Amino acid sequence: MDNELLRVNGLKISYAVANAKVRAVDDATFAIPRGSIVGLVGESGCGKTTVARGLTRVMAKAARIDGGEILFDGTDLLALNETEMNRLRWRDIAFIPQSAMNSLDPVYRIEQQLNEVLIQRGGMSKAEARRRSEELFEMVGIEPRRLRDFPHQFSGGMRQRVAIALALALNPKLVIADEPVTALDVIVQRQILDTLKSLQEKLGISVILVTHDISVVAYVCDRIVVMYAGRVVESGDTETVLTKPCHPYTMGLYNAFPDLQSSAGLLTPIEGHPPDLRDPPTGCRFAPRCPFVKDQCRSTDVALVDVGGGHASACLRHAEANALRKEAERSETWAAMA
Ligand SMILES: Nc1ncnc2c1ncn2[C@@H]1O[C@H](COP(=O)(O)OP(=O)(O)OP(=O)(O)O)[C@@H](O)[C@H]1O
Repeated sequence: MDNELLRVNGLKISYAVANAKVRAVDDATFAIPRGSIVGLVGESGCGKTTVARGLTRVMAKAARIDGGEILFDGTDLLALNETEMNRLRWRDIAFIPQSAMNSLDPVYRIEQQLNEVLIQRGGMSKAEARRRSEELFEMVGIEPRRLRDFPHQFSGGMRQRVAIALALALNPKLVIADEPVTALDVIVQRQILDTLKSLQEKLGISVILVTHDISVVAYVCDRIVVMYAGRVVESGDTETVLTKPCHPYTMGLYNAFPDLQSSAGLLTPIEGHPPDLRDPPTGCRFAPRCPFVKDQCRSTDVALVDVGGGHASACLRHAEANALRKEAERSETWAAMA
């Protein structure tokens, strides 16, 4: 569709580990509309980073894309050779890795790191790169005189701003930010998210925000894609998904995180752990932790289905979602699974 910048269809990514295969991403399907900020959310180990890196095709050595499509602006990225793919990185798709420290080299001044992208990849002259660097620093709210500083001279929040400036250097259409605010305190988190959101709107770009924290998605994202054990279990516009979740995992996740904007209420954890992806359970992968599980859930592979208005869920009981949601609001419902 025209208003989609990115469409991921049936993406499968695995890691080869000693004598086994970890299917970290299994049949993931979702879309990123143009000019939107989309949260990719789920517990640690559910495959978010693997998807995010898969989109750029910069992956760990042991990782392999086993199937699916990644349609970016109409082009299937999986059909491109490495040279073609490399041309797209930074210019069209920019990736901000998990810790801003990882994207910044501690031994080089920030100016040099920006120059590397602007001059070597962007073909700018030194003077043009200087002007663009100053402009980028102003955009992310840092005084341009600090361009000559080293990464360690910045606070965690400022380093994250530098990482955003670096990602925006060549005007990409899509920025993928992996846990951009995780290590920061709540006030700084909000400031960084506000900056990211206002730049996304001003520049009209799309952002994929990878996070384990559903309150970060609630605060800043237009749409949400919820992953569990390598699969997309729910997706849709943020307000609909968070006020009317159809998948019990989303219901549980929402109970488990404090609101970014108010002081923490009573939090209810989801008992248990995600499954071992070397040997995932048959049927719905959330079934072992789900308070609403039926026998059928353990044996039926549940597909993601549209439940209306672009809201999709992979729960056999989605038609009963209203009643399940009421149950899910009670902490006793989840405590019974302990
Ligand atoms: N380099 C690797 N080699 C083998 N397995 C890996 C590798 N990286 C990740 N995995 C496995 O793939 C699965 C998905 O991991 P991934 O890092 O994508 O999840 P995540 O949701 O991003 O979690 P986190 O927020 O902790 O990074 C996990 O089971 C993880 O152990």
